[in-house]
Amino acid sequence: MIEVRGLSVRYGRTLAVDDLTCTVKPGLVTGFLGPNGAGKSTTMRAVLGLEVPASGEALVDGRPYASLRRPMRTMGALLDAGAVHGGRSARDHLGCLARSNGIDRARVTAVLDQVGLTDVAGKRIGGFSLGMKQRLGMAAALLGDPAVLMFDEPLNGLDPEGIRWLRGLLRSLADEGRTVLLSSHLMNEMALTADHVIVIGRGRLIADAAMNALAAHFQGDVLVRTRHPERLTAIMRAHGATVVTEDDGAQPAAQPAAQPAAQPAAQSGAQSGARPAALSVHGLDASEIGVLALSQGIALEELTPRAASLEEAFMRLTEDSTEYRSESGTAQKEAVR
Ligand SMILES: Nc1ncnc2c1ncn2[C@@H]1O[C@H](COP(=O)(O)OP(=O)(O)OP(=O)(O)O)[C@@H](O)[C@H]1O
Repeated sequence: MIEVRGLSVRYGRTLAVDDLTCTVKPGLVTGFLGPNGAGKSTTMRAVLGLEVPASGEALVDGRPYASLRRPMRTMGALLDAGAVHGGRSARDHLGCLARSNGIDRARVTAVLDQVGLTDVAGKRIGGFSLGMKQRLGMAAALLGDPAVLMFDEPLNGLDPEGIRWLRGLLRSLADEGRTVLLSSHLMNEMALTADHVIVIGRGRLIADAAMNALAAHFQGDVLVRTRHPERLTAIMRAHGATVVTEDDGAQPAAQPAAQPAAQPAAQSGAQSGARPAALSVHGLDASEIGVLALSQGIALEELTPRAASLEEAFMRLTEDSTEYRSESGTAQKEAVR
């Protein structure tokens, strides 16, 4: 388990982590999300004792990382895949780590196999791609067979096969009861990988929730297709819905005042020959829309609940806390707090 309690980390005038409290539990893959500069890497560095907090603390299995007697056996971490000696082979690199941490050399062979680097174990790391270096970093983190694992942006540099492989590895590690924390910018990938998410912005906690709960909280809309968009829009709005016409080539829905709700279809602008109009509806669920349409004798040609993607949920959660945002096509850094 990783516990972060009231953690604040300051770089000069920049408060990189601001009174952050969260717990990363065993048996789950936990995604650590946040826009650029949110403080994810700084938090991870603080967990490893590489930053001195201005206040608060970060504990690994109840103790500061620096006080662990055999740290690699308690927690494995990958912060920067490039921070390796390029002149060594993968096997030598892991061998040195194993020797200096009192870890059985047999683990080197085991973790090389686990990350799929056995065939290139004798090659110089300097010739490795970023994806191969990520795998080597994973191997180093796994070397001590630790119960807690933490990876900063491990998906960077992995191809689709590598991403699928990593997803499987993280799942199996969590299923073994380990604590698994990973940061990533790839929100929709995180939706496939993580059971739980911790979202931060400007160093502060924004959300700490099960992935399912986050998706449910940010409910999507319902897509409705009908040849009677005006009447249906009017009745749905009268029941509190927000209705937007989707621009997919069909005619737009008119304002609700344009047609009395109960007019027969023949007199109410029914688009009998045209393609059905597509309406995006918030505020009513699919069954409520179906009942309303039936009560008005309106035929529906499609009624599809659409879940909000994690990407959309993330954008909505963090829209007030992005450090970098695009203005007039230029990425600008906002004033330091
Ligand atoms: N060594 C440093 N010196 C000064 N400021 C720093 C330093 N490291 C990070 N910062 C600042 O601290 C804040 C948090 O940065 P951090 O790298 O932790 O964010 P992040 O969420 O990991 O971002 P990214 O996803 O872009 O890596 C940012 O404002 C960053 O500019």
